[in-house]
Amino acid sequence: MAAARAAGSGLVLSRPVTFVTGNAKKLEEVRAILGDSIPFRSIKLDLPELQGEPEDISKEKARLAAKRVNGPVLVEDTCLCFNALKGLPGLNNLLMAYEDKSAYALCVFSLALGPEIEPITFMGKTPGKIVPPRGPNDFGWDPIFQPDGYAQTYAELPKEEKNKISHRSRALSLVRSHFAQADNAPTALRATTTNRAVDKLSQVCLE
Ligand SMILES: O=c1[nH]c(=O)c2ncn([C@@H]3O[C@H](COP(=O)(O)OP(=O)(O)OP(=O)(O)O)[C@@H](O)[C@H]3O)c2[nH]1
Ligand SMILES: [Mg+2]
Repeated sequence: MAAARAAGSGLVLSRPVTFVTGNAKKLEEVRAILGDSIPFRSIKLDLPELQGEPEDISKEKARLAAKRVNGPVLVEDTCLCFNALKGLPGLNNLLMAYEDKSAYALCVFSLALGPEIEPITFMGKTPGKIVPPRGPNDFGWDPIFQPDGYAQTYAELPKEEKNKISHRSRALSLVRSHFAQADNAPTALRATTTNRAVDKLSQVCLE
């Protein structure tokens, strides 16, 4: 791919964004959702599982990943948060004691354009409730999460349906818009590197 000089920043990106994940199911969904809208490659790196607020964790993970890759990276963290536990991610069993089974799936992507560039975060949230498990058991907590407005759990929904309404697709639609707002589109790489975007610590949440 030809090198792209980013508008305003002077940064030249010579390769596609690297999506850093060790989770094959995530990667499968990200590929299905993004199609070829954003050129990316993916690698698995052993990064520490950090503690803290979702946005801080995600940014720190992006900083670490960008150092290791020495280039532009995208990272993702996801959690299932229980309203009865004030949004804490938690064990399903704990929730048995509470009347309120409402929850939300939260997905935070961070994009770091390089090791020295402050990451930008994008959040997607899908509200729902915790139910006894239904559907195939091949991805985390999909069988126990039933999104609002649906009679099926994430696991029971056809993949294309989940990918239309999921926390992950909502966050990725923000990532995509960010790339699309590029000066001099169509190169996706260029889109991420305006000073405006980098200077402003934009944190966006799509519900
Ligand atoms: O039912 C699910 N539907 C989803 O849509 C989903 N997305 C993530 N997860 C699970 O949540 C845990 C923390 O995720 P996580 O963000 O820390 O990921 P990870 O550590 O597996 O990968 P990564 O950090 O290398 O990208 C892991 O057990 C993931 O399998 C999901 N479960
Ligand atoms: Mg992880």
